[in-house]
Amino acid sequence: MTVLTVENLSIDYLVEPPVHAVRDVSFTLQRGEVLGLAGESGCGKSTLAYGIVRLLKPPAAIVSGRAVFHSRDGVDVDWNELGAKELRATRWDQVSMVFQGAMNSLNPVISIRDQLEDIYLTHRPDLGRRERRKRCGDLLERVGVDRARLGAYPHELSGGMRQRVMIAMAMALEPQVMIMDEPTTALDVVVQREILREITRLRDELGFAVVFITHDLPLLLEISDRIAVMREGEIVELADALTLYTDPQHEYTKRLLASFPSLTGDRGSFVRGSVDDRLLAMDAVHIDGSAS
Ligand SMILES: Nc1ncnc2c1ncn2[C@@H]1O[C@H](COP(=O)(O)OP(=O)(O)OP(=O)(O)O)[C@@H](O)[C@H]1O
Repeated sequence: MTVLTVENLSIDYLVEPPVHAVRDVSFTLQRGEVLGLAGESGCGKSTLAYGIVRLLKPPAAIVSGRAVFHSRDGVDVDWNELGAKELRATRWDQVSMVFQGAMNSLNPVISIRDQLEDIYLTHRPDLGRRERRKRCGDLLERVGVDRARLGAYPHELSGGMRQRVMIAMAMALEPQVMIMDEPTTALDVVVQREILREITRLRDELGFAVVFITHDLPLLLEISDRIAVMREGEIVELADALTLYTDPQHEYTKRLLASFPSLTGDRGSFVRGSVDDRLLAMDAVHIDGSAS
């Protein structure tokens, strides 16, 4: 049940000298899976994410390879072959993105309701006004924000709430894949935790797949089904989270794991800090492998 196939994707920045930011990257994403993409700053994670959804701007250029989206009804869509108009029309229906600091891209002079409604007006023009408004409220509640805040303007919401609104927007069209590039990095740890919990809950409820990008490997170990480790533009290791943690194969993965001292304590201390005992317990079971 593959939803996305990335095949031999290479992306350069055509500057002098050229930067080979993504080198021959291949992986598949399964329906409903959380795939973590880890690696240090500058290894090419964001370039890869933008490349997948064809949002790269010059001097970046895809020099080879492709990303193919497999729709539920069995149609394969190679995004490289779509024109700009087709791409705009289908992109957010199939795959949506949440970026670090996305919360700052809300329009400050437009209410949350109008910004959410705008998505439906553009992509679901046949929806009646009442249904549209209902969906906006439902959407907000899904990400843990009271629908009473629909009339608020961005500056009236906290950073965490604004980032939740961005996640709500990314979910509005019920995409099958969400690409999240450091979606919680700008937030404090408690809010970060709450949002991550929300994302995994929504994933369970709605069944979308997630590519979750961060340099924070412990966080990925906590939320991912599989993890790809990226280094200097290449994926050097891809394994399920438990295997990657207990039996890393690549020297770089080993070094990356060793650079997080809290990971080397007793089983269970695997999850940094502790915010939610229930989550800790679940993760301990998960890492133990005793849950299905
Ligand atoms: N506009 C650009 N022109 C030239 N080189 C660029 C440009 N943008 C990024 N790069 C280079 O491409 C490489 C990959 O950058 P990218 O931002 O994708 O990495 P990253 O892993 O997402 O880093 P971070 O976690 O810091 O965002 C880096 O070497 C970076 O310097």
